[in-house]
Amino acid sequence: MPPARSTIVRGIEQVRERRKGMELRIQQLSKHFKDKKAVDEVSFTLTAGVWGLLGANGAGKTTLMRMIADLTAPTSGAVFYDGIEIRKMGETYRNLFGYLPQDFGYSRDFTVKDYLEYMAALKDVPIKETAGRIERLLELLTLSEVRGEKIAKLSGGMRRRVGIAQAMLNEPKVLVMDEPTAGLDPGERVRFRNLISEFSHDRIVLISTHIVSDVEYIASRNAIMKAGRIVDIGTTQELVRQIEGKVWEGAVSVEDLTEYEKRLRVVSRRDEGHGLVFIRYLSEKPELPKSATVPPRLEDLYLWLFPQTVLEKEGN
Ligand SMILES: Nc1ncnc2c1ncn2[C@@H]1O[C@H](COP(=O)(O)OP(=O)(O)OP(=O)(O)O)[C@@H](O)[C@H]1O
Repeated sequence: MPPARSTIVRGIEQVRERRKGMELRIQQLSKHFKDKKAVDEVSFTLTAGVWGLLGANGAGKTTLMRMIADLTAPTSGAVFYDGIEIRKMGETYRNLFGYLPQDFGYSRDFTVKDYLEYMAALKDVPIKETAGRIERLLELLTLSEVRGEKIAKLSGGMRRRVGIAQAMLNEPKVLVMDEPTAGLDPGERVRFRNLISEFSHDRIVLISTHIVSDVEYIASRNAIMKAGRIVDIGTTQELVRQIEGKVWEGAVSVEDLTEYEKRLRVVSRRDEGHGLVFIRYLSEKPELPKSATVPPRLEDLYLWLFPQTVLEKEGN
């Protein structure tokens, strides 16, 4: 027997409800500081999932994120959440939004727990849910043991994790994080990635980072920013296609390494013992005898697009 019409209608409503708000449209967004175009006519649409925002220093990532957070007014253009301009949503947007700035503000006297309680109140988290959410986040971010410590006394990595916790307190539909992994050690990075992967189901998460491998593992899409503009957008596989056949690996002797590093765009090196070092480098053609092309990764593309960059690696 076919399902009753009322069941079908309810099903359609449920699907609509789930999808509602699952789109953040950035439309011709610009921000000028005097004659500096920090963000220059950026347009793209964020949908549910993790998005990586990659770009060299000064590319405009923070300025773009601050406009998405409704903290900086655009010079022109707008951001729409589910079709409504965020600047007109006020409190409603703030309640469904979470933001981790590069430096988050906190009073020096706050303990971790006091601060999170204070932030929960600011974000209108229902009182009866506050304690449970704080406990869960403290545990997920391995902060339980320092809950009574003053934030000012914590290490940089711990402080960053408190920042991540406050951004996630209101279980936001849109979570924007500016360099969330700065200062985290390799183990904390893995935990962060797992946490975000799980959290991003049915939510929009935008992460800017210099550590390309952090987003390579979890981002379903990446937007690459250069001089205020989005120059490329797509899945990692789509993005790296442009450098297929341009990433090589080959062996050099330890004595010649410095010379090759001066001459080639070396992405990474691996000591093989016996006086040999394997180098991974970018080039239109092979530059070493017995070089072979290898499948490109996101960090290869990053170095290709931003040659002046020294890649920051996990654990550095
Ligand atoms: N308040 C401001 N006044 C003047 N110029 C600014 C201001 N904020 C940013 N800029 C300039 O706009 C450009 C983009 O800066 P932004 O901080 O957005 O880049 P970014 O990609 O986040 O860099 P980083 O990775 O170093 O944080 C830079 O040239 C910066 O100097």
